[in-house]
Amino acid sequence: MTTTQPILQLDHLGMTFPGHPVFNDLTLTVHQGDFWSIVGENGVGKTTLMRTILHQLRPTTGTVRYLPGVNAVKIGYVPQFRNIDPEYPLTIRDFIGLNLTGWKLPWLSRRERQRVTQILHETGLDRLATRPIGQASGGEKQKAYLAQALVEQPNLLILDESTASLDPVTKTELLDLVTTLNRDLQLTVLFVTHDIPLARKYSQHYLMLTPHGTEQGAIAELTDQKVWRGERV
Ligand SMILES: Nc1ncnc2c1ncn2[C@@H]1O[C@H](COP(=O)(O)OP(=O)(O)OP(=O)(O)O)[C@@H](O)[C@H]1O
Repeated sequence: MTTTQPILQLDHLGMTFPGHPVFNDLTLTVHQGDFWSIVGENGVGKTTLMRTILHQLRPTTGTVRYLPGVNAVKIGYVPQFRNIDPEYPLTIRDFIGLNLTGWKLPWLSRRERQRVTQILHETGLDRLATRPIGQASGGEKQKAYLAQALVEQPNLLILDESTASLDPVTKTELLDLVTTLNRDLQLTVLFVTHDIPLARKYSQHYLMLTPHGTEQGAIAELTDQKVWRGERV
């Protein structure tokens, strides 16, 4: 049973793009320290939902509320894999530091530099700190995005299929780190994924989007049969 306070409340949320309903009447309460997996077939609306939660999109109906107040919730967002121009001039260290300076480099305080060093270490990027980010591999870039999201010490982390391009060992390392932060610092996690075994291994709750509605519950209730039905009907 969850005993922590709610930090995110979706009430009767609906989103329709012109002529194209995506989700409807979605009500969800996320408590501090929860680890949710958001699952469902391609194009069902998972990223749209995350963008609505981030206030990048306005819902057609319903509300997104942060409790007890928007200022109390700091969100880290790790997007789906995005390539970076090989000529992009920043090193991995500088790229991670961007989130501390409001994207004005290179003026990091000593404390901020220490924080970047710490997160480089935690995400296993120490050795690559001075490599231009444009020359990093896909998985290394993805780790750098995670490090960038974590450097500000968010209390809500949104992972939008951010582990999809990683090899199994790196995937496990990064999700183990997120799990440690979830357990020790009550980091709340929304993990958008197509990887059901990974969802089962790491999260406590699931939200499944289907073309016909949404379903939520304890992760143990997310049976293969349910996934199959959700993705095929
Ligand atoms: N700005 C937009 N305008 C119109 N339609 C959009 C817009 N953004 C997304 N869509 C459509 O909304 C639907 C949901 O897209 P979304 O990216 O949220 O799906 P998803 O579940 O994240 O998919 P995937 O698993 O493939 O990443 C898709 O049909 C998409 O084409």
